[in-house]
Formats: sequence, C-alpha cells, structure tokens
Amino acid sequence: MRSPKDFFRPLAVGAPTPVREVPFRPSRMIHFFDPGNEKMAAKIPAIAPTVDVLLGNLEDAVAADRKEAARAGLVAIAKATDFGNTQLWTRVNSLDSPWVLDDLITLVTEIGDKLDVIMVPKVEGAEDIHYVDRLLAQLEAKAGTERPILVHAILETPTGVANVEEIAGASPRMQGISLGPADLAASRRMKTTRVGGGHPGYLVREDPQGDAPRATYQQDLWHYTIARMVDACAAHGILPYYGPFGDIKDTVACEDQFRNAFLLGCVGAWSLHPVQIAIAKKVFSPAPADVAWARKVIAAMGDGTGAVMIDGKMQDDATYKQCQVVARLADELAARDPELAEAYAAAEKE
Ligand SMILES: CC(=O)SCCNC(=O)CCNC(=O)[C@H](O)C(C)(C)COP(=O)(O)OP(=O)(O)OC[C@H]1O[C@@H](n2cnc3c(N)ncnc32)[C@H](O)[C@@H]1OP(=O)(O)O
Ligand SMILES: O=CC(=O)O
Ligand SMILES: [Mg+2]
Repeated sequence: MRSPKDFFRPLAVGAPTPVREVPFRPSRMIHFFDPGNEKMAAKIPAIAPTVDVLLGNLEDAVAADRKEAARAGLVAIAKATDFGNTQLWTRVNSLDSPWVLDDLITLVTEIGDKLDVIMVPKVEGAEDIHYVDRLLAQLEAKAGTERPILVHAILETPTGVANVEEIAGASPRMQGISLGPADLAASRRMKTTRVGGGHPGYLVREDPQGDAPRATYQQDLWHYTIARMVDACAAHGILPYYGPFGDIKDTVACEDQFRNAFLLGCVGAWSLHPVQIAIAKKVFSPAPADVAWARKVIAAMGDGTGAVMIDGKMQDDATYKQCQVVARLADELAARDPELAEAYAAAEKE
C-alpha cells in the first residue's frame, strides 16, 4: 500500500525514479507541428535549433483520419533527427478519445528515450494525471527508459480551472500547465470565436461627463485564468505557459498577449506558425536593460537585506528577490543563447 511518503517512488517496478524538482530548461516557445504533414515535417530539422521546444501534435488540428499518420510521423522524425539541446514534446489525444492509448503505448515504447514531456489535453482533475502517471510508469518499465517522461496539462475546461491546484500537485511528473483559451472558451460558453487575445466587446467605459465622448478601454479576457494558473504552478514548483494565439497575421496582438503572460509569471507560449517563434523568443527573454537593472540592484543590496535608494527608487529584501528572478532567468537563457548572452553583457557595461 502506498502512503504520502511514497509520492517520489516509482509507480511501477522497473520505472525510473521520479524527479524531485522540475528541471528548468528554457521553453520560451513550444513550437507545434503536425508530424503527419509532410511539408511541415520537412521543415523540422531546420526549425529545431531555432526553438526551445518542438512539439509533435497529435490532438486537435490533426484530422481524425490522419491520427495514425501523425503518430507514425512523430516516431519516424524522432528516430531520424538529432534535436541537439532542443526538447522534444508531444501532445497526445484526449483521455476520452479512441487514440490516446495507442499514442502513449507507441510513443513511450518507440521513442520514450527521446521524449521530454507529454502534454495531456483537457485535464479535469488529479485523477486524469494519476491515470497517465501510472500508465507511463508501466510503459517506461517495459521500454527500459532511464529518465521519467514529464507531464504537462492543458487548462481548457471549467472543471480543470476549478481543480487547477490539485492538477498542479498531482504527481512529481507534473512539469507545467498551459492555458488553452480556445477549448476553454467553448466549454465555458464564452461568446468569443477567437483563439486567445482580446475582444473589442469586453471593455469598460468612462463615466459620462456632460456630452463629452466617453472613452472605452478594452479589458483582458484571460487575466483571471492566467493569474490563477500561475499561482497554482508556483505553489507546486511547476511552470506556467500561455497557449495558442490563433490570429497568425496579427503579430502585434500576439506579442501583447505573450507579454501579458510573461509579466504575470509565465515562462513561455505556444508557437503555431514559424512567424510566432521570434515573437516568443523576444517576449520571454527579459530585456537587456531590465537584466542590467536587476544586476545593479543585486550588487547594491549586498546580502539582500536592508533598504537602499537606487536612482530614486527604494530597494529592499523583496525587490532584491524580484531582481533575482529576472537575473536568474537571464543566466539560464544566456547559457542556451549566445546572442542573448552578448546582449546582456553589453547592457551591463552601459
Ligand atoms: C487551439 C489549439 O489546439 S492550437 C494547437 C493546434 N494547432 C496547430 O498545431 C496549428 C499548427 N499550425 C498550422 O497548422 C499552420 O501554421 C496553419 C494552418 C495555421 C497555417 O498554415 P499555412 O496556411 O500553410 O501557413 P503558411 O502558408 O503561412 O505557411 C508557410 C510555410 O510554413 C509551413 N508551416 C506552417 N506552420 C508551420 C509549423 N507550425 N511548423 C512548421 N512549418 C509550418 C507551411 O507548411 C508552409 O510551408 P511551404 O512554404 O513549404 O508551403
Ligand atoms: O488547446 C488549446 C486550446 O486553446 O484549446
Ligand atoms: Mg484545446
């Protein structure tokens, strides 16, 4: 019988030991591709070095009669490609679908040693994660994989949002959670047909002042859910992400949506099209001037206690910690990205 003390024990004999801490690896963009689409698949070796995460998508956006082709395509691509230090993830079909069992069995036994993370859609509660957790342990034991494959949940149903804390803490395999604004809008019966982003009808209006025209301000439809997801993830030591932005041509609004998520605490977003890769890279890498400022505060704060004034702004133990968040992220990203490392070093010298 298992007790809470067994949380970090393997769920099957012969499965690898679960991780105690989610390894932070840059994941500014999770680049989606359909492995059964020959044109997209052909681009993967060239795209791989330009992204932090490549994700072979098997779920929505893959037609029902192309599911097997997508699964087989992912196996072939994973076997044939050297991804370097770019992570390989997959999004399997939902747990109530006719495809997910074969997705998991095939992928773990065929390419389990190459897969870093499995994204599970439409997660509604801890029981969904427990099911995947046990099955993955059995399959890992069968395949002889040496490290555990981590699990990422998509937050895209009202029940999932209501249970987000228990989902985040359901297993040591939990790597992170992404907001899925399209399915969430549908299942909440929101009246937007957009994939993420704002809506001109969701606004507040200035009070009337005589006959003067009243300004309106568009509000953020996703603020509540992203903030809730970020808190749940931070409380459980896992990573939060914004999901898809569907208006591919509106690169400006995509950047805004990504930046809102970044400022609220997300570490990355999905890129659905090559044009969104550079946007995510720019937004989810702290700006060089912000990194230089953070390092200046850290240097001035010594052991991180007390209060000082820098350029007219009060700094104390809390701002020291805020600056550490930015500086640590910059270090982690610079270790992967030499161009960014140079930009950070140059900004510090200014
Ligand atoms: C709500 C959700 O679940 S979101 C997640 C699921 N959705 C997805 O994964 C969508 C992934 N992206 C796509 O399917 C496509 O980008 C689409 C359908 C949005 C647009 O595709 P297209 O109309 O072909 O776009 P476009 O003509 O600009 O593509 C230019 C080239 O980039 C390729 N391309 C497009 N998207 C991708 C991608 N994600 N990865 C790699 N290559 C891509 C196209 O195949 C095309 O190649 P070609 O020049 O050899 O013809
Ligand atoms: O899967 C993503 C979504 O927005 O739905
Ligand atoms: Mg979805």
